[in-house]
Amino acid sequence: MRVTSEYDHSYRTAGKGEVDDLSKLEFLDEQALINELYVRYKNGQIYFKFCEELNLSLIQYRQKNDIKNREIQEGLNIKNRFRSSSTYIGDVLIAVNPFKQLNIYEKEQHKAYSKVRFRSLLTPHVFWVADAAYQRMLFHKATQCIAVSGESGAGKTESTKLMIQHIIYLCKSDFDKELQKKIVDVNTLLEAFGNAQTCMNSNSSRFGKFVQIIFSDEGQILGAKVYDYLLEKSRVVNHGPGERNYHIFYYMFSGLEKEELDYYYLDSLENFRILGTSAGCKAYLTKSEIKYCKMMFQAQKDIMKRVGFLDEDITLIFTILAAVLHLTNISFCQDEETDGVYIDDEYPLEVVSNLLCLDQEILATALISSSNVTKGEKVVSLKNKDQANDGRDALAKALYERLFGWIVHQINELLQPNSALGEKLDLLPSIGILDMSGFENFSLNSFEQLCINAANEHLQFYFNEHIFLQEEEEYFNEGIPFDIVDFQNNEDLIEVFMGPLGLFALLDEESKFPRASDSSLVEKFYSHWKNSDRYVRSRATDLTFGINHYAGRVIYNAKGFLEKNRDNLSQNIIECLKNSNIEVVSELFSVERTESGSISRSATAFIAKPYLPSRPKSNDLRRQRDSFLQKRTKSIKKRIQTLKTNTIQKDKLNQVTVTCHFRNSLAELLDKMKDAEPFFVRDNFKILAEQLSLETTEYSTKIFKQKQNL
Ligand SMILES: Nc1ncnc2c1ncn2[C@@H]1O[C@H](COP(=O)(O)OP(=O)(O)OP(=O)(O)O)[C@@H](O)[C@H]1O
Repeated sequence: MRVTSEYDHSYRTAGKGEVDDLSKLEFLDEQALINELYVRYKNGQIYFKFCEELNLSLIQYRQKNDIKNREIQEGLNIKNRFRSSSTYIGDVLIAVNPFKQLNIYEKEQHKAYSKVRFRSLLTPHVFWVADAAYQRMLFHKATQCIAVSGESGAGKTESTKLMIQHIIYLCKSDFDKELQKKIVDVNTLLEAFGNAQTCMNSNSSRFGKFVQIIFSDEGQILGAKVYDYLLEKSRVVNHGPGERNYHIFYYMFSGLEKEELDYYYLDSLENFRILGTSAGCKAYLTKSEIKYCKMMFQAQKDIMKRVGFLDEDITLIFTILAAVLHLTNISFCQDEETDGVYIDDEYPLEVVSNLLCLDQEILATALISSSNVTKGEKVVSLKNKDQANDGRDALAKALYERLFGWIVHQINELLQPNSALGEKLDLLPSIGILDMSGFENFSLNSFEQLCINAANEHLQFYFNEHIFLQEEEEYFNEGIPFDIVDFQNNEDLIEVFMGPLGLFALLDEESKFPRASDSSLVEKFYSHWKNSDRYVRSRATDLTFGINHYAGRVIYNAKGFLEKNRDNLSQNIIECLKNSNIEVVSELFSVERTESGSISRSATAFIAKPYLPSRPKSNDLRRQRDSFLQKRTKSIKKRIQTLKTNTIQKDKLNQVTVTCHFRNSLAELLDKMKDAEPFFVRDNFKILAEQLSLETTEYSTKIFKQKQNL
């Protein structure tokens, strides 16, 4: 189904609001559908019947295929039972975000959706998907996977949590109530560290998660494992206007007591670059936000304790978060004498060194210079201001990303099934639920959106493969006559992104050239993909380009692509962190990461228990502030004055890129899903009546775009 922006609202002849069932429309095209909806809205019928609107897709899909008409009726029968915000298309559940609490997730529904034998007797519901996966898992003793997809803000995370709750209900076991509660709780904890406010969703997941619940053959929960993917680490240092950094920072400022704030050298939120107005944030939280964040802070602490984190673990987490805040406050000044930079105000540097137990001089040197070993000789090069800023931000991102990985790792240690099961563990049945960051199209789309949207293309392809291609293959193999279903095959887009000459390969290649620029990258994209219908050359600036995604056209701005991809964490910074006197911090920078860049799944175990040596009190440090200001910088300047500036940083260009980790982690995820029996949940925005009344085509087009993508 397609709606173009050229839709003519004056054309109101096909749908006149005269049919009770949209399938009875004489002409079933977009204009007729919009007219019909418009008339219904005018008649005050639309709000409680918004599911019918979604069923338009269902009808059209089924009309094309004319396979199981009973299922169409199933979808349309909703109004007589629980008022629901979902429907089915074949085996796909379409859930509509109601944006308000509906009482359809109560005990009554948990009970009703247990061991469902005839789906048609009940209203479509996410609980049905959980129940079907659980029943099938018990019956087949095989791994099940529920892929939840949809645009950002469509309700994937909420659907995921509801399904986990229902699966736990279905176990009906007092076997390990504590464990069951922990599995529910860790979602809230991960949201605090991995979710943030964006323009599309105030609680947007900035990472993908695959939660695998592991069962005994009898269906009792034995444990769980969380796989984290593609945390948007760039958000730690930079984010769009009107957006925010990760929730946990705001929770900390609202929830920590005065003396605790002092312990982490924290004062006011506005004083930190990555949270203040300069980062495009509101500089303060409203009273109700403070109240909410305070409550959430306490909730996180309670969950961490319940899940099994030690007090020392919790202190370490806040210590690293505080270090990230102070680190990003370090600024650099151009030094005319050396062509390098010096640190403007050493207070944040001193604080970071104290918090992470680092040698301050070594840290300062690592921040303003980079060192390589060439032919057995150590070559130190001074960084210019941009390089120093990038290096500092790269460290802040690495600290946050590795902390996040460590938290996931700890969660997995605490939720893992009894290790006495040994090798049998891998053979146990499980249900995995995938909740990836949804498709994004902002006013400004950067490298992060390119990665998220490419991942969504893969999920869409996985969906197409199972729903259409495999079904066709089955019909073919069994000799059942069928018409080829016309669906939007996005296989070519997979090639555009991931092929040997795909955008990510080109980006990686360009990242290896020291003289390459974002502009030369876009030229490269163009020269390889100019003949593809999927690639759009934008004339706005030389840094923009467009991709015709399955979900619509997105215009990307390549500014910063190369830098973001190179992930400029120089070797001397890594060495400095490895020498931290806090063993866990040292391990965070020593453990071998997997090919997908993951710390949580690293084969090298974290063995150290957090131990934090005592450190100077915040007031003492502030008192000293004036005396050490500039003092140490001068000594560092002196030391490096004799060194030659060498702007080409070899270690930077040889490093594994973000793209490389991204591709590997996507491959890892798809591999995991490949062997599972899949279910699909498609989340969608709610169709608001007011929005339907818009005379502009914008919102209608958006709704139909979603339906088109169903
Ligand atoms: N079933 C539901 N009932 C009530 N409110 C809901 C429901 N699903 C979603 N919402 C509301 O919509 C908001 C966005 O939902 P959610 O965070 O699940 O979206 P998402 O698809 O996971 O987005 P993203 O891709 O940005 O992470 C929620 O914070 C909540 O306010």
